[in-house]
This record gives sequence, structure tokens and C-alpha cells, in this order.
Amino acid sequence: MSVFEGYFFPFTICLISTIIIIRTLFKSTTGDKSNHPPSPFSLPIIGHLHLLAPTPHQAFHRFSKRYGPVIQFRMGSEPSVVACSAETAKEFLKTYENVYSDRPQNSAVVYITYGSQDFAFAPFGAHWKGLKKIVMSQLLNGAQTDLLLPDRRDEIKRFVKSLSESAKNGKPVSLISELVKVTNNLITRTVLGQRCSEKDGDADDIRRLVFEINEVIGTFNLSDNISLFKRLDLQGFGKRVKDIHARFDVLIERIIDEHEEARKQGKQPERKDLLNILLDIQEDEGAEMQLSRINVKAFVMNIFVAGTDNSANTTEWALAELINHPKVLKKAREEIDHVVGKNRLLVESDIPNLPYLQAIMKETLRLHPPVPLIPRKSTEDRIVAGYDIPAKTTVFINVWSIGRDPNYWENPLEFRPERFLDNPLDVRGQHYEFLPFGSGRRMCPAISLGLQMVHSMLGVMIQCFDWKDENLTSVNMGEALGFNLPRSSPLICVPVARLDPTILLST
Ligand code: HEM
Repeated sequence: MSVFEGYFFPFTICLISTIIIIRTLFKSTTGDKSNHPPSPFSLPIIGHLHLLAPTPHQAFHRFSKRYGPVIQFRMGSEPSVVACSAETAKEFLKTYENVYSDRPQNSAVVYITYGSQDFAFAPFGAHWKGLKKIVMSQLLNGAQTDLLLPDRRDEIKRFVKSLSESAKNGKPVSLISELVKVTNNLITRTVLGQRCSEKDGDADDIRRLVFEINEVIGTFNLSDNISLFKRLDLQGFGKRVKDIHARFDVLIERIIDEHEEARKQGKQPERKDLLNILLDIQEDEGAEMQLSRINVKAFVMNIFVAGTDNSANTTEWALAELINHPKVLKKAREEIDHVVGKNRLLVESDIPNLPYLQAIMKETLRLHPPVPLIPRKSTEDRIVAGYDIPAKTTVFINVWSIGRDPNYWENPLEFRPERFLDNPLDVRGQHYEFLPFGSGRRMCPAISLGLQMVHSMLGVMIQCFDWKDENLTSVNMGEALGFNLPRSSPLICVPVARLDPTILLST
């Protein structure tokens, strides 16, 4: 044992106490009269980081019960504020929307998005507004989404076929792997007009990249938040981010080259995919919004990342809830059998006639929103909920906590889809007690597409299979740390076919 180790503990205590005393004295002598939101006791250097286990949204939720709906935290040296009630969410997202429409950016985000030249993390300014117009008028509008219906139908059939094969062989299925395949193939077809080949590894590469990008964006990087470590890459994070970015860039460059080559040869597809629409805009010198090749690459990356895991994770949570609530599963199946019958596969146009299926999805999004903390950043000083919130503060809207607020939800922890049956609450950001897709101008631009995907995937799983495994009496509902609310243990079950797949798949 070195001499230093023997003195380390008392030395640390002395150092911490000195810093606290100096901070307190400094505050009173400088006459800081600001009315900051309440904040739990923080440690020097790391701030509140030690309090955020097991997952930050759960920790914030716990603290809100003691400190109220707006709390201030320090992630290392970075100040942030968390809103845990519908009223305060409304103030941030509606009353002061213009001030809270930026997104916080860590070094991973900046690097991966080619320096914020994308859409999802771009500052709220002319560039973002131009892209938003393109997104809403050409890329994710109703007409474009309808054009892609045959692709979605084909992917859903492939999904049912794959599950049927596992059912035939009595093979356990990792639901999340199957669901990510479906959502990623759907997004790939939407963006590139075709599936990526499973054989040459492109499909796998995209799925791995999406997973890794979500992971680095959602992971806490000490160098970002603790000024002492700014120049050090203690977690090897910088190296990893550069590697992911380089692999994505090689892949997307090749895909764009192939698209450009096909365009040169006049091989325009029958139905334009998102990449062709973006390339049209890029080549049009008279276009209202000029897009660079980097903008195109960054935008495609956004759609891959935002479009894959959110829908897959939501559907996995929904099935886990249904396995734990057999009466709800039975009722959903009766509804589907009544509306769709047993001789054809559920299709998207059935969804408006399946209110109980829709209620199940809403209840899942209430308890398991795939973006539990909506990240925003302030551009100006403002008084919100009576507190001074300075410019450049990161604000998290704790959608997870708001969805469990007993002031709005009776028995909030109970999974009870019936609560949505005669309730006009929708998911489009107008009801601040229920914000699974966010709210305001920065709300998710793909709500319709996202809902079509999750309803179709869950609908066919209910219609075609039994999911209760004999070893599986109740599913663990723990959450793991991650950007999109992953489950702590993946749902693994053996599907049991309840209808004849050959009849269903021939329709
Ligand atoms: C169940 C499915 C989904 C859920 C629950 C969801 C939820 C969200 C949420 C909460 C936000 C942040 C909103 C805010 O700041 O107010 C968001 C943003 C976004 N989502 Fe989704 N999403 C889903 C599916 C999708 C899909 C399928 C796509 C693409 C095809 C997509 C693309 C985006 C994009 C591009 C943004 C950034 C918008 C901006 O910053 O202006 N999402 N989503």
C-alpha cells in the first residue's frame, strides 16, 4: 500500500468540505438572487451523476416526488433542468416553444451528424426549418407513406412467415431481433427503395450501426460533462465514435454512388424512395432549400436511427405486457377475430376498426415511451414555472414520469388499455400528460408511419400466434440503460401458431 493511499480518504473528505464551504460563501457574498429550481445535494466535479442510477428518468421521477415538478441537476459541470409534470411540460414545449426548440449536443452527436448538419439534432434555425418543410411536404407526408404500403405489407408477411417457421420447429425467438429486422427493413425500403441484402452483410451492417449510434448518443461521456476531463478520452469514446462514423460514411457513400449511377442510366424507380427525392433536391439549383451531400448523408442516418429502435422496442414492450395480462390479450384477439376473421392476415386498413388494439398501444406508450426523456436546450434566459432558467440549459421533459403521474392517471402503474377507450387523448402532442411523440414543432415527424408499423406488427403477432410459453408465467418488466428504453432482458418465447399460416400468407 502506498503512503498516498492511506491519506486518500481523509484528504478527499477535506477537499469536498472545503469546496462546499467556498461555494456557499461565494454564493452569499456575490449576492446571487436567482431563483433556481430545487436541487438535491451535489458533489464537486461530478455534480449529481452518482444519483442517476439505475436509469436517469427513474431517478428524476423519484426526486420529483420530493423536490417538485421542476428540478435542477448537474451532470458533471453541465447544468440541466428536468420537467416532471404536464403543466411544466406545457410551459417548456408550448408557452416558450421558441426558446426550447434546440437540442443539446454532446461530442458524439456532433461527430456522428457531420457537425449537426442533419435534421434531428440541427439547431432550431433556417437549416432545420428548410429540412422540416421537405420532410413534411415530400418525405413523410401521407401520400408518400401510402405509396410505401406494399413494401410494409411485404415485410409484415415475411415477419409472419419467419415466426411461423419458428413455431413449426418449436424454436425460441428473440422478439427484439425479429422486430428490429422488420422495422429496419421497412425503413431501408422507405429510404433506399429496396431491402439491403442479408447475404452480403449490408442489412446486418445497418442494424449494427443503428444500434451503436443509439448507444453512443445515449451514453454519458465524462469528457463532455466534466471540464477537468475535457481533453482526455478516458472511456475511449472519441475513438469509438470516429470508428462508427467512418463505417457509416463508407456505407452511405457507396449507396449514394449506386443511386447516382442508376439515375445516370435513366433507371429511375417506379416509386421514388427518400434518397431519390433528396438527390432530386440536391441536384435542383433552383430548389428553395439547397442540400449538400453531407446534409443528405446526415438526414438518411437520422431516419435509419430514429425509425428503427423506437418502433421495435415499443412493440416488444407491448407483447411483454400482453403476456403478463392474458385477459387483455384475449380481448384483443377477440376483437381482431371479429373484425378481420381467421382467413386473412390483418392489414393496415383494419387498424381504424380495432379500437382495443389502438388502446393497447397507447397504454404501452404511456408506461414505456421509447423516448423517456425528451431532450431540448434553451436559447435565452426565461422564467419557467416561477424559476430562473438561464440560456444554454439542457432541459429534459420526463415523459416517462408524466405518464405515471397519479394526478392524471388513476392507478397509474396498472396496465389497463380500457382507460383509453372512451378517452379523446391522442398521441399528437396536444395533451401534455401524454407525450410519447413529443410536442410542438420538434415533435416526431413520423407519427403516422410509426403507429402503422407498431400496430401492424403487434396486430399480426396477436392474430397468428399464442405466446404463452409453459416456462413463462410472468415476464420481467425491468428497464435497461439506453436511449430508447430497452428492456433489461430481451423477450424470448416460442410462438405457437393458432391459425393456418399458408392460408393467411396467401391473402
Ligand atoms: C413508436 C415510434 C416512435 C416514437 C414513439 C417516436 C418518438 C419521438 C420523440 C419523442 C421525438 C422527440 C420529439 C420532441 O422533441 O418533441 C422524436 C423525434 C424524431 N423522430 Fe420519432 N418516434 C417514433 C418513430 C419514428 C420513425 C419511424 C421515424 C422515421 C421514419 C422517426 C423520426 C424522427 C425524427 C427525424 C425526429 C427528430 C425531429 C426533430 O428534431 O425535428 N420517428 N420521435
